[in-house]
Amino acid sequence: MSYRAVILFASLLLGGACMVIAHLAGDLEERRLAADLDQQALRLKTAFDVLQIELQHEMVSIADLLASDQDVRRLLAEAAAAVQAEGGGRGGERAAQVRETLRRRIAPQWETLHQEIGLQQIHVHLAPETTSFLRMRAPEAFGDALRRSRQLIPDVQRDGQRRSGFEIGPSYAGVRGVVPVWAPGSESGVLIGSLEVGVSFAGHVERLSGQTGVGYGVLLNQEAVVETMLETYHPPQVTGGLRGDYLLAASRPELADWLAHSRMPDYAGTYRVTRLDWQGQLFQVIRFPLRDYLGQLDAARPPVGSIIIWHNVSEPWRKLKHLRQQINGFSLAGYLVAQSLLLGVLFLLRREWQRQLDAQTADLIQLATTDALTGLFNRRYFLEQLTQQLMRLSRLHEPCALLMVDLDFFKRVNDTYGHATGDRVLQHFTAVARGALRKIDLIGRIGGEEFAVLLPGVNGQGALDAAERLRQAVADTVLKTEEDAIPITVSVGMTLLDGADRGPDAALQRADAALYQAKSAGRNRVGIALPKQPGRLPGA
Ligand SMILES: Nc1nc2c(ncn2[C@@H]2O[C@H](COP(=O)(O)OP(=O)(O)OP(=O)(O)O)[C@@H](O)[C@H]2O)c(=O)[nH]1
Repeated sequence: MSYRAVILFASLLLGGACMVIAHLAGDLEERRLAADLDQQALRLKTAFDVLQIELQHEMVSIADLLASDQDVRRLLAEAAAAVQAEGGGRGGERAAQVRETLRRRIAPQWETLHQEIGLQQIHVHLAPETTSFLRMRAPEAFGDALRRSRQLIPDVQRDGQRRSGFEIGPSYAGVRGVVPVWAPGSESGVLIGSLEVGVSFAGHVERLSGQTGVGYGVLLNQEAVVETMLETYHPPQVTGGLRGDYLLAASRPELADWLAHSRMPDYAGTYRVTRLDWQGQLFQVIRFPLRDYLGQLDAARPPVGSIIIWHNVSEPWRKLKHLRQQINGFSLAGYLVAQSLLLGVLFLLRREWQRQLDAQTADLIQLATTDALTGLFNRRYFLEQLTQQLMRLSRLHEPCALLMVDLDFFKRVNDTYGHATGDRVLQHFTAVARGALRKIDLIGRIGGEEFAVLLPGVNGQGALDAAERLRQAVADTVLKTEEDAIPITVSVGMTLLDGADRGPDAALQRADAALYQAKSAGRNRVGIALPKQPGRLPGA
């Protein structure tokens, strides 16, 4: 894989990792907020449930207070007797007189409770037929049997136990408390009727809304309303269709707007928490079923309506959005820092790899071009250089001399002192030759004890001088070993490169011939073999 591909891959990996981390962190925050809001939703629902229980208790207490009044009990006993004497049902004249007396007797309490706590009704019924005897809210409506529509009343009249719950009645839907009314002097003995007080949710959801700062509303199902309530008393219908809703109470105006604009989230009759975008604000909407008295006794009965609680959650969601942006910003900054570090590390690694590669290449070149014993160029490399020099000569006419150098009687050295000393002699010669020649001169070991030297830019006498200088330098030194001081001499064959030379062999042969001359002439001397061309004489 190329370096660029590695960087691209690593960057993509890093970028991907940063994006995933940012996404996960944002999701985690969102889940946290959603969990907080769910908890809050449950607390708000509980507050409503507690309100309903409190109202139920309150209604039973008020009903108890009224039903324990001796006048009320006496009048109801009279009413029961009158109605019975006058044929039951609505009763007659006597019953009407008792009704009026009873109404006047209860009127002060009714006025006060109606105004102070929003009491909707005080309702007195006769046993055992559950006949309505007096409705304080509508004194003109009486005589109807309540057994069918109002289950609380027959239940209380059946066993004399106090009961409470939400019920939809002909004239209002509310939380009611029903208590038995016993005949005077027959405590828990003869039950003559029952007394009910009830209150609507309206004022109470407003009170609760004021305490908690959230909106509360109560919706009634169309079926439940149409089946039980007199049309005059229907609450406003806010949605159409067969299963339309009637708005019984709402502490804030938004609910009616949402219903009117069909913006309410889907609701399948169970506890549900949803969010609703409305006029640039985000609301959390909690909705759960409203069960009436019978529904509380029997969970299989359909709810009669639903409770809606809502509150504005724009601020926490705005904060979450802001937090997500911050997380993305941090993640981008982290990515850039990590990317820079990665690039830096990769750059350093690459530099180190390159350095090692260069060193290995240099080692390989060294191995391929030099002789291990002397460190001089080997035969192959020297011949390459000689070939190039010939080309340069033919192109640029740059002169060049070639020396062939051979150690004299080297076999004798080997034979006398051993091969290792022979090796040292070869190294010794190398050092002396390097000292005697110029830096640009190229020395190669082309055979066992045979060396060649290229002298670029040198012609005629210069070459001869260099050869002589080399020969003399070798002759002037001895190799000191533990056993002896070994004198060394060399014979040198000198030639000049010639533009007419086809390859290195011709020059080498001339140099060899010159060397042979030197050997033949007694060694430790320089032989010369010039190209056979005019103007190529030594010193020319
Ligand atoms: N120690 C050592 N000896 C080598 C090496 N390469 C070649 N030789 C020896 O060099 C000697 C060359 O001997 P000859 O060719 O007879 O030449 P000479 O003895 O120098 O005689 P002349 O060249 O005629 O003066 C042989 O004994 C080789 O074994 C080497 O790398 N190390």
